[in-house]
Amino acid sequence: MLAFFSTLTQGPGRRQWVVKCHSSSRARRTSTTQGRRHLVNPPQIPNVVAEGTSTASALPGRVTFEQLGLHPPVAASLREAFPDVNYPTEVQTQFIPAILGGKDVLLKDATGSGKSFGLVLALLNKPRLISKDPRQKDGKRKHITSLVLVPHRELAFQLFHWIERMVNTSGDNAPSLRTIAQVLVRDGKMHLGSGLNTLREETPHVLIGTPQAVMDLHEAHPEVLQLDTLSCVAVDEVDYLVETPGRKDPTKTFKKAMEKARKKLLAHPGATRQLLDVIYAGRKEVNERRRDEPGAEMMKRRGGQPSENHMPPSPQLVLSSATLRTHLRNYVYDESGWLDKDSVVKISGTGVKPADVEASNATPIEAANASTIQHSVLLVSDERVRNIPGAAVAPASASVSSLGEAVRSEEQFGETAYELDAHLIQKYSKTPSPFSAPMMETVAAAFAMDVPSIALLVLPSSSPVKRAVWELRALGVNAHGLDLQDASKGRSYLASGGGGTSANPTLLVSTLATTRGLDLPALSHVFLYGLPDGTRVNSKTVDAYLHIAGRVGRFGRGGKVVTLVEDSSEEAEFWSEDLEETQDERAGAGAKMARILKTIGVGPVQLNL
Ligand SMILES: Nc1ncnc2c1ncn2[C@@H]1O[C@H](COP(=O)(O)OP(=O)(O)OP(=O)(O)O)[C@@H](O)[C@H]1O
Repeated sequence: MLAFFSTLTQGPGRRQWVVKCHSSSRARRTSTTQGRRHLVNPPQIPNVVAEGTSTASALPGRVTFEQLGLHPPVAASLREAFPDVNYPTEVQTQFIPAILGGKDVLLKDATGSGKSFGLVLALLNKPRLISKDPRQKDGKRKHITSLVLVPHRELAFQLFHWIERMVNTSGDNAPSLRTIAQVLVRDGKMHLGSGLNTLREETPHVLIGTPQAVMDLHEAHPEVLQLDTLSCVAVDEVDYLVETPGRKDPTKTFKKAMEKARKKLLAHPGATRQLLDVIYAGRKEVNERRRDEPGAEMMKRRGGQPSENHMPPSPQLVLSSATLRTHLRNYVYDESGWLDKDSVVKISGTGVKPADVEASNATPIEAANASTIQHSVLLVSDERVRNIPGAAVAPASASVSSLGEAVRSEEQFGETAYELDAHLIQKYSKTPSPFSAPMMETVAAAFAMDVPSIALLVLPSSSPVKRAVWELRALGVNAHGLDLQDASKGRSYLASGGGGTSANPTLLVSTLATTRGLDLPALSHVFLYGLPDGTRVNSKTVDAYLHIAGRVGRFGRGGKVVTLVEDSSEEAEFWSEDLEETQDERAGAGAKMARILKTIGVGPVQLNL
């Protein structure tokens, strides 16, 4: 197992990191194969003077980031770049030390509890691995310390921009961002784009990528990635990236179907699974041997270990999501072979606490709105739009119009950032729309009447976003496709807390496939076009809804989630039936949405149009 002990001392004159390395079994292993390798300072995250910015001692009894093991320069940069982040959330106090201690971590907590943010902080803080390499100009070769796998490019850029903000706080002394973090995603369907060239020129401390892009690179240029020298692999939104069939339950009648689904998944593993199988091939072998070995469990209980079956040194593995279903946990723990079971820590948080919100600089409005998310379902037909039967009258306090006023709007959200090609417009005007006109009109109307500043429209996974933007603009909506790549302008500005203006509210458009994990603090509304992920209500659908709803109400803020579904002729008939009937093919989408809300324990609230 990886074991680093690093000591931080104050360098003369100015704050700097000095990391003393006492032992590393991984370093010992690599020393025999690839020249002597040693650990050096974590990358030069800026030296920010913390005086006046730190509130670390303001609230007695609260653990500080430094106490969790963050180096003071990193903590200082954090405070400078994110003045609202003063103290770790409860779940961060648990998982940051576990990650810094080199443990394998299975992490689950509510959306918006700071999992991805805390992960980034922990990874920035890890010591960097450098080996001797006479082929390099300075005789040293830096290695990628941590690989972070995320489901889509927008999330990759969101994590990257968080790091960028911290690096930028050091002004002229800023280290090269490329040595600290890089993004590797596919450009269109085919290419790795400029990411590959940048990666060849400079090795980052943290590489954030989508699984397919990383797999492509590993297959084409394994020497650039060097998977065998990683210290940590983190998979964010793991339940989205590692598909597992539901539980095998012999008492269930659909056992055969489950078994078939299982075999299919195992026969066609996604890119994440393939990558983890490559990286953890050694562990898989040992885990398999241990499983087969008679009496292995008893040996373990007695504190011994079968002589042949020592776990080989491998990077630590961190798996995280707001929704980790039992079948995924069982698969990862018992079947995948990726984990070092002797070192794994399971952390299950309980969401953002009022104390967390209090310790951040939430405005009074945000604090008052804490955790109040309103869920509405609109049934849309050619003739009318109505709220789902049984929806409660919205309480007067449920308005989130005040939330928009709390949003900083230092910069206008530019029109020019997302222009549509003339030839696309020509094409759209000649081809039938894949969207229902009444549904789009309802989105436009609800947006106009209820959104103070910024909302997100989530379309089904394979929907053409540009087409939706074009149609919405024709309805007078200031619509833009979500694109977090460009840090300085456009939509990514929203990710850093900037907002549209109440004079010209913005509707961002994304799909189910590009929404997981996104953090857009200024959002007040999410509109969901159609049922989330499929036509049946099951754990996947419910989880998909939870993740979409989780784009608002983050860190104690309020928000509204409005699902639009087509009104079906049978809808009324089904309302009088038991909700269990929603699994019936004839059940309307409204009844299915009611079931999803019931499953997550919330009641629908009317949205007045
Ligand atoms: N300790 C903290 N104090 C105040 N704000 C924080 C803290 N940690 C994270 N945040 C803020 O909370 C928001 C949510 O963070 P993050 O995206 O990491 O949540 P998450 O748990 O990964 O959510 P999801 O499950 O939806 O991906 C971000 O805006 C982040 O800046």
